[in-house]
Amino acid sequence: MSETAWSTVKEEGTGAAFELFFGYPDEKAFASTVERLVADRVAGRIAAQDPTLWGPAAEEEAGKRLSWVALPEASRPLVDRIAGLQADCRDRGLAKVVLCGMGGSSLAPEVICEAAGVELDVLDSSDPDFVRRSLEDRLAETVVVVSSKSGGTVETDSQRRAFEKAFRDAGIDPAERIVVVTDPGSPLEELARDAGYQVFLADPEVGGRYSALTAFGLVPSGLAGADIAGLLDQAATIRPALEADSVDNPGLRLGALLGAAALAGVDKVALASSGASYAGFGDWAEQLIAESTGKEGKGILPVGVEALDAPGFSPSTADEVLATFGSTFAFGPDLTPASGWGVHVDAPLGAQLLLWEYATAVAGRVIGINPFDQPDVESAKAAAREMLDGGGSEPTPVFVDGAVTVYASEGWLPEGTSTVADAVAALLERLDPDHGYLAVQAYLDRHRDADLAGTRATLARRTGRPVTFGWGPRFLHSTGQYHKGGPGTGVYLQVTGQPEADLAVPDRPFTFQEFLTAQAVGDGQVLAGKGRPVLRLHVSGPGDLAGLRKVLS
Ligand SMILES: O=P(O)(O)OC[C@H]1O[C@H](O)[C@H](O)[C@@H](O)[C@@H]1O
Repeated sequence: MSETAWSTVKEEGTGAAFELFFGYPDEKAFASTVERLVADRVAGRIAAQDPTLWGPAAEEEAGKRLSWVALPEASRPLVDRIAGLQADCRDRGLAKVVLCGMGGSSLAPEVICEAAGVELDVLDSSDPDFVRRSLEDRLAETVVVVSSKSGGTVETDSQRRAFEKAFRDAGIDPAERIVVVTDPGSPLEELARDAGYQVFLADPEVGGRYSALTAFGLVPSGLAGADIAGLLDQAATIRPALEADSVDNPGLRLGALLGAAALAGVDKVALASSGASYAGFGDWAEQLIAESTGKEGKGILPVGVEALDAPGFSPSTADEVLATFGSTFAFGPDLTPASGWGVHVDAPLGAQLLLWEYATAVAGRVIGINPFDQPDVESAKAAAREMLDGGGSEPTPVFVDGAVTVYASEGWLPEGTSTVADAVAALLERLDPDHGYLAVQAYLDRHRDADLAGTRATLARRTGRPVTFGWGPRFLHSTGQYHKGGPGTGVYLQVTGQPEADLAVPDRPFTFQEFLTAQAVGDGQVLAGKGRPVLRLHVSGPGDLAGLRKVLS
């Protein structure tokens, strides 16, 4: 256990007061990283959108990915337009807002609405039961935001098709109910214009995971009733501090801490709320950190945990930075990072969003990667497409144990294994005791099957290693990049199932369940192709999950 020394930076006053605490075992490594960043004028250069900060190979991409720095002001004109649309929806009795979108197109509005205490139905799934429930709940009073930067994400396209059909079947004109957020010139923009949908175009020079303060974050949140002008104010208030080439710059210090820790082998960051009104912030930060840093065999693995006393946080492992966000500084004798590295950020949500974006860009420079691309996400999409086109080979199960059919990648499951319990034990055996992590990936209905997420904590306690839990296909657009592009230290436990009823994707040659299964199999194949151990447990029906939960505890 390393001793932790703490330092703080804080700014009081109106608006976005913030206070950060930085903990490190080795003051020199941290301080010299901060000083070098100040000497290189990194903060001012990010603010000036200098694309050369991440090396020549990243320059082209960075050249069209830095407009997020100016969003607290640049997004102002959206506020009135969104307020107008919200008033119009209210007048028409449209009280329910559904958001169809994945990754950067849904994680920010989800946390913004959580913080504001307003309802937003985030449909970020291809699970047929999940989709159907969203379609069937208060359709008569529903407005749907379809968000996709590229305009080509298959989940979002399928969800849009399902809603268009549901509206038509109910005698409702989809043009009165669908609002589209996309980049200029995307195929979705063209489709939306032809269909007569209201369109919000976002700034194409902002990548998906940095787009919280663009139309992607603001349109669904504002429509649902969140105070988006206030959110922009919070971000605007912290902006000068983030742009200052100073050792007290909170974004520079946070990025330096994450980067210096990773270079010292502490390459995971466990994230927990500590008195935050936006506990789901970890899910947003997870995509930002994992997709930005997890590539070329490097990266920082975000590990979202349930609470400060959750296994993996208390106690923690020697390769984790402990990060808390919210109003309460909770570190002390009862909560100390085993690695010696910790950070606490107390700031309003709008300030948190911009702060972590800066910090992630800074950490990218420290660890030497391009924080703006996601080179390994496409491979899983291609494998899923191949499966759906009939070109991919159907996997053969290794064995069946009761309600569970078991599949495994080659080369690690001992011959003769015949029970789920033994297969899980064999997978956990493969965990490297110093750097390994387990990723549980559940391709199920994250509302109906929410209890399964409890296996994260039980498996973390059982293994004493960092364990992440992700819902498929949601995590594919978030931590999926890190799993495939980051260090090869993970083992993967996929859970798939049978839906209560499948659902056709209108005018496509596949159903939602076929698509969901292709996504799980495709991603598993890509991971296996990289030599990572993958175990897939396919459960016959939702009712059989309870049994599986026991085996996983
Ligand atoms: O907004 P879209 O173009 O539909 O993209 C949604 C998501 O797709 C991919 O998975 C990317 O890796 C993510 O960064 C992105 O947020």
